[in-house]
Amino acid sequence: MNRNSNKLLWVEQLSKCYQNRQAVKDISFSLDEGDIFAFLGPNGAGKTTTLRLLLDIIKADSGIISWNINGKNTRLPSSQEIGYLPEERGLYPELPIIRTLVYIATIRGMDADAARKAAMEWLEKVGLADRAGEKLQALSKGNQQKIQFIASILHKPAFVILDEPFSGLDPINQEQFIEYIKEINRQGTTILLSAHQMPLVERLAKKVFLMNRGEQIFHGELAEIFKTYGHQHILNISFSTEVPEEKLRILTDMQSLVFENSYETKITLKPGANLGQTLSELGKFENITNIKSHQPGLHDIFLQLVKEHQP
Ligand SMILES: Nc1ncnc2c1ncn2[C@@H]1O[C@H](COP(=O)(O)OP(=O)(O)OP(=O)(O)O)[C@@H](O)[C@H]1O
Repeated sequence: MNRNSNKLLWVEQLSKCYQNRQAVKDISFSLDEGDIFAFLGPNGAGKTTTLRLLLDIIKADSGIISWNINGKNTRLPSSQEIGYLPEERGLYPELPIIRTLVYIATIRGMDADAARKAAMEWLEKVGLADRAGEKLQALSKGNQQKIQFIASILHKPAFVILDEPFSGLDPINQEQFIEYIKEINRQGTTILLSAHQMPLVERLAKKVFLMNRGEQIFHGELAEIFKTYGHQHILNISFSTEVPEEKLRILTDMQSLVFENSYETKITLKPGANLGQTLSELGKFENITNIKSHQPGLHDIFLQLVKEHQP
């Protein structure tokens, strides 16, 4: 891997086995300063394990993790330099919100007055300034998550790890979180996040790392993944009566077919397929009630790649 000066983190051939389960197998990736980098993978893929390895919460069996924060090579960044939103949320439920935020920021090197000011600005931004004196446990789950997010970034770390930042949030709060993440990135924080919500990741990340069963499936620019896998047409077809799968096999350019239910099917065409010819072949089916054609989003590409990498 080319270790040029913009690289903030390099990971080479990282592996971790729990008892007899290989949670992470030989993965390599790197982040540049300023990146928004997303870890994607189904449940159990090894995302959280990888994030914990990076933070030295658990030890790798093998591999290299190397950081270069603010021009300084280090094996592990200090708590001032890094922020972490863990998958299992948990601050101090009994303490007033503002006290918790100020306390956490000061142990990460911030002056108490500056921490209080920055905390109030963030609380204002997320619409919780009037609740600053309340106990954390008095807030809803989504609002508690906002506080935990603020706690992870208040000290303006150079690098932040957000494990599942969107989980448990309603669509409005998810949108707001996208804006918060973009904002801290604009202010200079490099971001590594793990998530399941592909449409959100598509709007946020510049680079993605796809993993499944501990293994690397794709690592690179989001634009590259669309260039490589995003050209195929996907047809969602509805029928008024049941159609046996064999009948649809007459479609010359069909690559794969998934029945969503007895009356609806999703057909992925081969790269470079002739859409007109496929539609004309579909003309033989008199029971079609609707056809929608679209090109794959990250969600579709992800499902396809995971399927291709099944053992
Ligand atoms: N402490 C542990 N002891 C034993 N096995 C573990 C432990 N933590 C994780 N695993 C296993 O390692 C694999 C990877 O888990 P991990 O939590 O890293 O996945 P993930 O991609 O973060 O999943 P999710 O999206 O569900 O959070 C899983 O098979 C999991 O059961």
